[in-house]
Amino acid sequence: MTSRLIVLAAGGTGGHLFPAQALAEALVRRGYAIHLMTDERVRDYGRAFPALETHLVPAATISPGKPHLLPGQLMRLYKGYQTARGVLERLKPAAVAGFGGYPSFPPVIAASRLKIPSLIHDQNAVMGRANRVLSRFADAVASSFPTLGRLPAASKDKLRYTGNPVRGIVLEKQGAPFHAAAADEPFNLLVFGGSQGARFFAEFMPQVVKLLPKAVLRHLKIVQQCRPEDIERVKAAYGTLDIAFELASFFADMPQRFADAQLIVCRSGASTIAELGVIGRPAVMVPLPHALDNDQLHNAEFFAGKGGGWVRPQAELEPQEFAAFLTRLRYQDAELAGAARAALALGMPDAAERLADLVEDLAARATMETIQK
Ligand SMILES: CC(=O)N[C@H]1[C@@H](OP(=O)(O)OP(=O)(O)OC[C@H]2O[C@@H](n3ccc(=O)[nH]c3=O)[C@H](O)[C@@H]2O)O[C@H](CO)[C@@H](O)[C@@H]1O
Repeated sequence: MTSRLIVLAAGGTGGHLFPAQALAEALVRRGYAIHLMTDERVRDYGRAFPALETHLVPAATISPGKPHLLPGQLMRLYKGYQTARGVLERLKPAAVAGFGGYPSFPPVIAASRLKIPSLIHDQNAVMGRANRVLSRFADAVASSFPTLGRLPAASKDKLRYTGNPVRGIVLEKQGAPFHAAAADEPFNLLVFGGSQGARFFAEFMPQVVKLLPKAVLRHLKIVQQCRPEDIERVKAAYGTLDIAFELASFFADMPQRFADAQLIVCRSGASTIAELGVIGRPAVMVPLPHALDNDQLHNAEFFAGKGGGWVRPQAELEPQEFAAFLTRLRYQDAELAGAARAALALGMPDAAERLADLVEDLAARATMETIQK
């Protein structure tokens, strides 16, 4: 009889934890108990995670440019391996699923050593460093996009396209009807970075908004996520303009904010892209620059390439030009509605179920092999 316990392992930011949470929700519905292995940031982003227990695993991000830090980082990862191995030996889960980030490293390696079936899920269009290494140890590699860049050749046969799972609160807004605002109707602009916010928007957007024509400002409502240290500054800047606005460092009801928006200006982290698709909203994406694998640029190019929005690299942005761009879009109801439709066509609302199927297949296959031995 297969154990009804699954261990999920993920780095502690929203980008890794939210897809893991979505899989956990699907597996709990199928009668499994979930244990989570992650890091301290789970306190911020893991509050709604349906885990029976959360295990903090020592881990370290390997920084290739700083070789002097390597011995300490490897020591920490080894400690993480010992912790993860101890927990897995005790729990004997049916399978382990890793979602990337270095905290998923020790549990997936330990699972492979203990011959517990494992899979890794990559959220981005190009594979992250931790997952590239782990792909050699895991039994399956699940991808969020139809193709997965930088997947090691040796792991190509393990690839399964599942999509990037989104949480239940996102599915509740799946395909929410898009209302293109006429010139005299309220226009909701949502601006946000990733799970941790983006300082760039706090600096750039107030400069843009003050250049917008009065006719646009009159009907504009901006909902903007700002890092805690930026909120007062942005509030003061918007306060001098006659516009409706709402600022917060984290909107817990983000799916509702998506549904209300006519246009979204955002980074292009993987969950952001997945949610834009499931809810179906047009976005102007400003990928996080200087990322090691440039994952956000690839995510955004895929989404924009299918008509869901526009990619605007941060280095090329200039307030006057961006204000003119937003002003033009503001009145292009048909273009915005078309982009909303194209976005929706990219959504994978059943990604969590597909991934849950894969977990169950792996677990069942391992049980069959044990019985046959
Ligand atoms: C800086 C960084 O390392 N970013 C990476 C991180 O993104 P990051 O952790 O920023 O995550 P994503 O963009 O993938 O997701 C952001 C999530 O936060 C939610 N949200 C955001 C703001 C808010 O106020 N409320 C709220 O709920 C969004 O709805 C979404 O679910 O992991 C992603 C997945 O590996 C990568 O693609 C990103 O490159």
